[in-house]
Amino acid sequence: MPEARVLIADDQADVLEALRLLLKGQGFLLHLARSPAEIVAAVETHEFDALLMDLNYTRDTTSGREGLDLIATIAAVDATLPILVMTAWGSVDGAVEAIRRGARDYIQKPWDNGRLLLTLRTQIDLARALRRSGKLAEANERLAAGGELPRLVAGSRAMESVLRIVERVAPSDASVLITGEHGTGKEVVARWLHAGSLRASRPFIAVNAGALGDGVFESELFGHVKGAFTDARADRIGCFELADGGTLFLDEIANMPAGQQAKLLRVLQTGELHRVGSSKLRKVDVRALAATNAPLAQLTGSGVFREDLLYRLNTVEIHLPPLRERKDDILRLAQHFLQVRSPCYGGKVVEFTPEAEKALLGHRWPGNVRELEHVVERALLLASGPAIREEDLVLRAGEGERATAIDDMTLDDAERYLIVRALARANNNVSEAAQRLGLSRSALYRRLARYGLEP
Ligand SMILES: Nc1ncnc2c1ncn2[C@@H]1O[C@H](COP(=O)(O)OP(=O)(O)OP(=O)(O)O)[C@@H](O)[C@H]1O
Repeated sequence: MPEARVLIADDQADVLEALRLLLKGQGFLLHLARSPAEIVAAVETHEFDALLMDLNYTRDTTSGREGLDLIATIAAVDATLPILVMTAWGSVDGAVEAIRRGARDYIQKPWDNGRLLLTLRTQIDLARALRRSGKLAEANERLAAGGELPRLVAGSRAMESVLRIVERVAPSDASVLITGEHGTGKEVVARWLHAGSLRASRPFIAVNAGALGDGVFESELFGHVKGAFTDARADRIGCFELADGGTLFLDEIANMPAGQQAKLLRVLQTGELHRVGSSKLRKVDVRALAATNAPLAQLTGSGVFREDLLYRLNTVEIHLPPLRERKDDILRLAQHFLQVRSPCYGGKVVEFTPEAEKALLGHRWPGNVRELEHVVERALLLASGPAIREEDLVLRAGEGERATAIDDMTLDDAERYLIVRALARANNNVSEAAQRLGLSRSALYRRLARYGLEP
């Protein structure tokens, strides 16, 4: 492998020197930059295999804003240059934002030498391969421009590992099974996997594979030719062909009946399909991503889901934790939805009251991020001042939502939920709530303590 040219940038001389010493003996040709202007000048005049840069350049601030803005400038000069950002330990927000804007990975300071070298080498190898195939430019343009890529707000520890896996596996062609409860962001992650892949400039096609009746399954996925059946008045291209060269996202796969599973497996194995009513064999090149909110391992055990199909789909598995297990993200997400949606309601609502924030943090979120999104939207509609109040959130779910909520709950969740409800209906009178629940007062107190609740 030819020597890799690496541009390292930091305005702190000691950091730069430490990096220089570390990388010097490792087969890298180094070029140093001490300011944003020097970075841009270097990128404009030299070709590098990677840029390792600090995010903060104004001594007094730690927002990383200047570094963040720099990413777009660099991408405009050389969209194929892999950018690795260095962030202060714990400021994952900045790293997430940097990645959203097109950085390929991040390193936290103080860094671990081995890990830094590994990350750097991986990105250099990857970028070389990608540059050869000439596709990174397109992928990066999409990432930098944001395109249709939805925001992925993720600052909690629980999501940190998710982001890492997404970054690692996105550029590969591995099939990925994304698991998690409804509304946890499985489709968002699928879109990020696609956007970070060599296929980014090609289509991303999503299909709810678990909701197709036998009558339409084949036609939807594989297409049909005119006259194949009564309603087939014209040729139709199926999802597989639409996604050719790109990514096919198969949602809700656990709901597919056995016959459909067999047909899907065959096409995934061979990369070949027939449109319904045609004998012509067509080849497709599709990366499959699949999602489910059901425990597939159990379903294969009971024979409901084919093990060989699961094996095809889950080369890598990404599990999205429910929102209640990433409480750190609740306010971030709420703020994000507020910012995005407030302009549609006149833009006057800009924040949450402290009580509203407390209520958001205390809610169980059985509908996860989607539920939070809906709650914020509804609150925007109800809010009368510049801040969303607790009562605008209407967190006591309506009948329909309550039914699905119960369906998604564990026994503990349900018990906690019923206790909270009983207390609310009894105006926080413990004796009355206990009576409603068929418990003694002391039994109710024990449960309150167990769930960390206060009457
Ligand atoms: N981390 C996130 N940051 C910002 N928005 C998010 C995030 N996760 C989910 N969302 C938003 O929440 C909504 C639900 O997400 P998505 O459709 O990806 O969930 P899902 O797990 O695929 O749901 P289902 O299982 O019901 O299909 C979408 O509007 C999505 O944009």
